[in-house]
Amino acid sequence: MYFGVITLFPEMIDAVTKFGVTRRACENGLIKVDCINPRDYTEDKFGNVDDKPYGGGPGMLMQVQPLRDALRVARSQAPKDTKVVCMSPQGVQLNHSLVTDIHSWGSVILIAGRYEGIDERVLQKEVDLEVSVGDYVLSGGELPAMCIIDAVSRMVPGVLGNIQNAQEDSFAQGLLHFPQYTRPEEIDGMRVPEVLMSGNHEKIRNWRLQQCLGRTYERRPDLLKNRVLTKLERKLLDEYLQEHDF
Ligand SMILES: NC(=O)c1ccc(N[C@@H]2CC[C@@H](O)C2)nc1
Repeated sequence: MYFGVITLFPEMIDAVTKFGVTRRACENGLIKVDCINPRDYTEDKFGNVDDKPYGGGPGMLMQVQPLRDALRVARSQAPKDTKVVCMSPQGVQLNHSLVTDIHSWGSVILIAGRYEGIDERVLQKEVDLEVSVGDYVLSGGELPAMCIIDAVSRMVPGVLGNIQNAQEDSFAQGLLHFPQYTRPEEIDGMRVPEVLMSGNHEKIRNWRLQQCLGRTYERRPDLLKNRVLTKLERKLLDEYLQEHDF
């Protein structure tokens, strides 16, 4: 998977290329992350990439020319016809389905803006999709871009210990994840649920599915709205709701 990142702060992207499973994925050649800095493509001798907004208003905007030329370089380094995504609060909400789509593209160029935003003509002419990681404003698009790099990289075969992790990821099943425990069996008066130490894999699988369903019902009922429950799932959820006095 190829990621091109247009950013004024390429060092920030070290957070995904120099740590954890994504670092190993870079070292193994499973993913490639290129940073292109618009400041390297400014035409004025002061290296300005921003200017005041027409029509007035607070702050500065990123100008077209440095972004356009940085994108040109990014496209030349990326596979042919790589799509361009701009990180923005005005974008479609990132979710498991969109992460899966971006993974299926095989490559993506991510624009991480700064200041108050970027000139609309860049969006008009260069951007295929605006994507938001949530309804809040950040100082730059780098953190949202790294969310995409991390989430998409986890779908690349070989990046995670075993592919099952990615499939088991909560949203892969459309449900929230079950609670997880590790040693010791008891600490501070809190015990691990007995079923998890029973060695009965069928019971453990059912308990985990029940927890996924119950927690999703309690915390994210919207995720259950369009889900047709199997007979077993319906039974497990009803049991959970009774046990939890719903
Ligand atoms: N919710 C989000 O995904 C998001 C994305 C970008 C962002 N801020 C950048 C800085 C200037 C403009 O390019 C947009 N804030 C929030």
